[in-house]
Amino acid sequence: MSKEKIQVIERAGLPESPAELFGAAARYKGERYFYMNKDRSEWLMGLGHAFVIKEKRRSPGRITEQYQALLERVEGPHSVRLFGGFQFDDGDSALFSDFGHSHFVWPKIQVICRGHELTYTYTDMTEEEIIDWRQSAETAAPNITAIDNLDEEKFLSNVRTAVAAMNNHLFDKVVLSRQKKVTAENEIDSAWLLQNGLKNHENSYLVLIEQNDKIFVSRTPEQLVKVENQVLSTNAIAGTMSRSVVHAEEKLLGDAKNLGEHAIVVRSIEADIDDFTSEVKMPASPQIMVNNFFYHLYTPIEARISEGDILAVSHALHPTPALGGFPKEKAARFIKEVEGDRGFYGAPIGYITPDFDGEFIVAIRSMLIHRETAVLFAGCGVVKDSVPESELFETEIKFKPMLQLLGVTQ
Ligand SMILES: C=C(O[C@@H]1C=C(C(=O)O)C=C[C@H]1O)C(=O)O
Repeated sequence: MSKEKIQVIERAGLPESPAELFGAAARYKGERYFYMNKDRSEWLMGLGHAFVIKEKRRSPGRITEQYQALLERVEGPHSVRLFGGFQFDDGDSALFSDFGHSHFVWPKIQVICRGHELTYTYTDMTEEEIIDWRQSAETAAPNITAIDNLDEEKFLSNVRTAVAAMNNHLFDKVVLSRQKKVTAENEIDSAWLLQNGLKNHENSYLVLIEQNDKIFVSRTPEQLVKVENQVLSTNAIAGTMSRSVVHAEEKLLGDAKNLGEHAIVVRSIEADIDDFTSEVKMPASPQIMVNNFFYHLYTPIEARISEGDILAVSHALHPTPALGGFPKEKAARFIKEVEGDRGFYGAPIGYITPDFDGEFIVAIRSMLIHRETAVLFAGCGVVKDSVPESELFETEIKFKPMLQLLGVTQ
């Protein structure tokens, strides 16, 4: 990387609708991202690529080195974050070939909104470019013509194979997934998706990344980890019941299979953060997290971070047994064998501040869009007493957040 200084200009702005702002940045199409937290108290937008830091493998060490080199070139204090993620595994998923396995962006224009306070940051832009980047843009809803299950039978047979392996004590839990393909008549427009997503108050993050003509979207309720002012927060989310079940909350809180799946995740997270933290606090038993379509078992975890930074901790945690399984390596091997590579599905995606604080989410309830088609991902935890048809039903509901985002009402 060259050693030339980078000029950064920060200005306060007036409150604006993020979907309109995103749409008005049509000239940066293919180079935009959006990230909003669960309670909507903060959102982050990137428009245009000033620098892309991309590696062929998952490598937090290489990202740290290159990010530090970039930060040394910036004059004066600033609030530009590095945004991106690491693919789920080191395999080459064809769907995600436009993205690096470590894939991070430093934007030309960053917009951060906290409460009602908006800050615009421009990197290496002239005053004329700063005044002139907006244009009016049309958005249109996708006209969906087909929804196809790509691998229902394969999923059922993978669950059966996993259950047999667990009955032979090969591992304790594995998370298996399947895909749906949605086809539209017209190109699926990310500005429209954002507009539609913001209309609907889901207790989840909303994340969207464009890269060339691909768009990755996630509406996940699951935080992998956040580090801010020496406080680390994370959570276990595992154990699911459809809201259509009568007395679902009560049943879920008393269901041995779901409680067992959940306990595996909590224990694994505790062990993974142990080297980095002290004063770990969490409730003794799981709570209920409410989403639009389901209830989840949920354990919030907080600790003081005494070693490492956001990149080191997220690397140690990923994949938690909420997305991989337990023991981690055995489950990962099984997933690779029966499913192949996941790309950004279930992957850590988020931001790193110039102080190496940050937040990563677990990119579930997600899809990869290429022009008129979207491939949707959904998975669920499988343990030795799993019933394949029930797991199929659970994944069917987990497609709903993405179907809803695409405007499908069923
Ligand atoms: C794997 C997914 O969800 C994960 C699995 C869950 C479960 O098995 O109960 C619950 C939440 C997530 O941790 C997904 O939505 O694709």
